[in-house]
Amino acid sequence: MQTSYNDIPVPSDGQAIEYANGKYTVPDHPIIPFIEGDGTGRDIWKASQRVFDAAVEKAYGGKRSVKWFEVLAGEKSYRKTQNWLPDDTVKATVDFRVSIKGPLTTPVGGGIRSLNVALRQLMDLYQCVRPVKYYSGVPSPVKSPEKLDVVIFRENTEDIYAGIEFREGTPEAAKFIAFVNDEMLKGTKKKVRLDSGVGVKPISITGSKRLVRAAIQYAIDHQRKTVTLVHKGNIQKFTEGAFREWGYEVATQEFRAHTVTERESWILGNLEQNPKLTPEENAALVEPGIEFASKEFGESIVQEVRDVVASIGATHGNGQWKNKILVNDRIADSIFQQIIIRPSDYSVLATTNLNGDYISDAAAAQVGGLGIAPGANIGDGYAVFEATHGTAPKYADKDVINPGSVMLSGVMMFDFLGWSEAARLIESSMEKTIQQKFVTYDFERQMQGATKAKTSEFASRMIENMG
Ligand SMILES: NC(=O)C1=CN([C@@H]2O[C@H](COP(=O)(O)OP(=O)(O)OC[C@H]3O[C@@H](n4cnc5c(N)ncnc54)[C@H](OP(=O)(O)O)[C@@H]3O)[C@@H](O)[C@H]2O)C=CC1
Ligand SMILES: O=C(O)CCC(=O)C(=O)O
Ligand SMILES: [Mg+2]
Repeated sequence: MQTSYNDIPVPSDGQAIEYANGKYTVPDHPIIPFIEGDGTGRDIWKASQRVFDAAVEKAYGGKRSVKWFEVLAGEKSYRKTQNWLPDDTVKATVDFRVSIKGPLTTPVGGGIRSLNVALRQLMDLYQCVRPVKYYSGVPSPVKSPEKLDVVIFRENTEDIYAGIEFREGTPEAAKFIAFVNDEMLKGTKKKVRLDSGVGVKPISITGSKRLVRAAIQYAIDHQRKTVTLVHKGNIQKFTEGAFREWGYEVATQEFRAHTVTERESWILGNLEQNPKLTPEENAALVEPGIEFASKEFGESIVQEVRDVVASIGATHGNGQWKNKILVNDRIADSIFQQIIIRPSDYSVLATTNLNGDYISDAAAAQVGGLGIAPGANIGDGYAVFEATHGTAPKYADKDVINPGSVMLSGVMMFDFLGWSEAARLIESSMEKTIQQKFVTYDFERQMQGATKAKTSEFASRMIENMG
């Protein structure tokens, strides 16, 4: 362990969090690195840190405290070190294991690639975990926002975020396109236009399975009823479709005692309704229109029915499947309308990286917006907590932005550390402040009779509301 990182000395009065055999050991005065973030990150971090310290002090009366340790990334880092993401910053987040960050800017088109994505990949933080639930008093564009309570598990290291892209007009793009057209697509009518930019979308067994494994384990640990695999597998069969297949493999091979797939539930449910149903009749109920399909397809469905009854009839039949976690899947476009129209049907969503990015912002909107959308990037032995939103640059340094998302990311962090008393204090004081209609501009513009609070004022009222 170094004594300083980026020439900033490590706090001498704290200790590092340790990790061994799948367990974290958290000292009473842990050193927690933080990245302030670009744009609105500065205002948000100042407000959040005050609230975190007040909650910890209130909960533990000095017995516990966080020793915050600033590490540099983004614009602040570039100004000081001419480096957007110094090695020391990555080293510190690795050495101290648990950290929290504000948003960092990524230019569209040219310029640097995402520092946020880089950190996730460098530390192999393969789960992006984003809980979306309603806090009472928050204004929402839907009628019953409280019906949505989902935790999004987004794969966080691959997909189009791998950054394997070639700009149109470059020799690399020309070489890539020539290889695809002349070798891979030889003899077909498909061709990539020569004036294309091109990218690669890797989706691996490793990346997909470990993400789905984490999502199902979360559902087991938190008594959640469903895990939905979200994908665009009808169009991208060998990437998104494969994610779905591998997800079901994890559910049925690694968590057999805990899970039932949607199709298995239909087969077992049909049999319970009519115990005399033949496998052929059951197959026709599971796959409507089967009589018009090929003979081989029909036989494969009948075989599926037989296999399900033979393999899990005893353990999951006679209604036992109703007590298992239902693993189903939805196509990505469909899930956007499903969470609005049937929010209570969904509980845990496991998804590829890009779908997860989209659905995170959309789901957040349903319970009040990006001002209240927390998250965590989690790997084996490492965690970096961060909000779903970005730097919202037009509000930078105006002391107006909603700090709720970083504060709730802090709630996730304190729960992760086992400091649940501090976590509950932050959550309840935020809810109380919102119920008092003392809110930042984003909520105020959607509420009747609310007072518009500055970022710093919102934090101060939260601290007062801790009692
Ligand atoms: N993890 C990260 O660090 C992330 C970084 N980014 C980066 O952030 C930069 C800006 O991205 P942009 O597309 O503008 O997306 P942002 O998420 O930064 O902002 C989009 C809009 O969302 C609303 N919003 C965002 N944060 C808050 C908040 N805390 N409180 C209230 N409302 C909020 C604002 O809406 P309104 O104008 O209606 O008030 C804002 O204009 C880009 O460089 C992007 O790459 C983006 C996402 C994640
Ligand atoms: O890294 C970025 O700039 C954007 C990332 C993002 O939108 C996200 O992780 O949700
Ligand atoms: Mg995003």
